[in-house]
Amino acid sequence: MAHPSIVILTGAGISAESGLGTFRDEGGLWAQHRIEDVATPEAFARNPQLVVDFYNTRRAQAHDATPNAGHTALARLQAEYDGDVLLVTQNVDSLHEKAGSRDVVHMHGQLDSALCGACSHRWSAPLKMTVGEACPRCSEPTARPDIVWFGEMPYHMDRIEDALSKADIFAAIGTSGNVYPAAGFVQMASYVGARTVEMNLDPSETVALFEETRPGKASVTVPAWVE
Ligand SMILES: CC(C)NC(=O)[C@H](Cc1c[nH]c2ccccc12)NC(=O)[C@H](CCCC/N=C(/NCCC(=O)O)S[C@H]1O[C@H](COP(=O)(O)OP(=O)(O)OC[C@H]2O[C@@H](n3cnc4c(N)ncnc43)[C@H](O)[C@@H]2O)[C@@H](O)[C@H]1O)NC(=O)OCc1ccccc1
Repeated sequence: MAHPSIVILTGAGISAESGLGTFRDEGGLWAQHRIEDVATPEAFARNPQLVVDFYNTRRAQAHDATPNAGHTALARLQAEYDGDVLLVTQNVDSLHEKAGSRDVVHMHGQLDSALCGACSHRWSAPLKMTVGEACPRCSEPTARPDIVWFGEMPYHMDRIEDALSKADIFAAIGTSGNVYPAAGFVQMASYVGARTVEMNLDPSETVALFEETRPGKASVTVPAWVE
């Protein structure tokens, strides 16, 4: 019997125990900053310095952070499981990679990457990006954080939707289910008959759509689930 194919979606909750703030929890990122001021293309056009500073701060925090047992367990699952495992993350940090995961699908971009707004060239971002940084390919002063902002199309949607259409198991870890299209993945997986499990500290907005819930800290629930 072929091994069931697994699709995993992670959110800010899996990086919380590594010291990286989540978005919506007490004192989270969105409590300190208005999405409209730092995470939309309009915000970047209006006040690029504010946006670049916001992501420079997060890049520095992520740079100093280390993965926790939740990240490590998923890396081990990818390494040892004989079936297909697709690890999709909404997180822009590189803690999955630091834990040893390969081929992580960053649907909302990465802090470690810079993007040219003119020619879409990508290069590894310096720890501190500057406004008007020149693109190494077209030399236009149009560098921006390689992050998917609200109103922008997430990355790798074709690959994600293809994997969801073949999934036997869908697991969501540390995400509040507030932001789409990611929050809709559980419906897409259920639609093809996949088993669905949510591992979250608090029930998400979409908890009712999951067959199974394993409440608790990701550093505990994920290793137990991978076992
Ligand atoms: C606010 C919301 C209503 N708005 C949207 O969803 C919008 C608009 C929209 C589109 N479709 C819709 C349908 C209905 C309504 C609205 C929409 N979506 C978009 O704009 C998207 C783009 C959205 C991406 C925006 N960028 C991010 N991030 C990068 C930036 C950055 O990082 O700065 S979103 C950002 O917030 C999202 C939510 O965060 P979570 O990761 O879930 O974190 P949160 O803090 O909310 O929750 C943490 C959870 O962890 C738990 N937890 C805490 N500690 C632990 C712990 N220790 N262990 C376990 N769990 C834990 C907590 O209990 C909690 O549940 C993540 O995706 C994250 O990446 N683009 C788009 O739609 O383009 C067009 C399109 C799309 C498809 C096809 C055609 C056209």
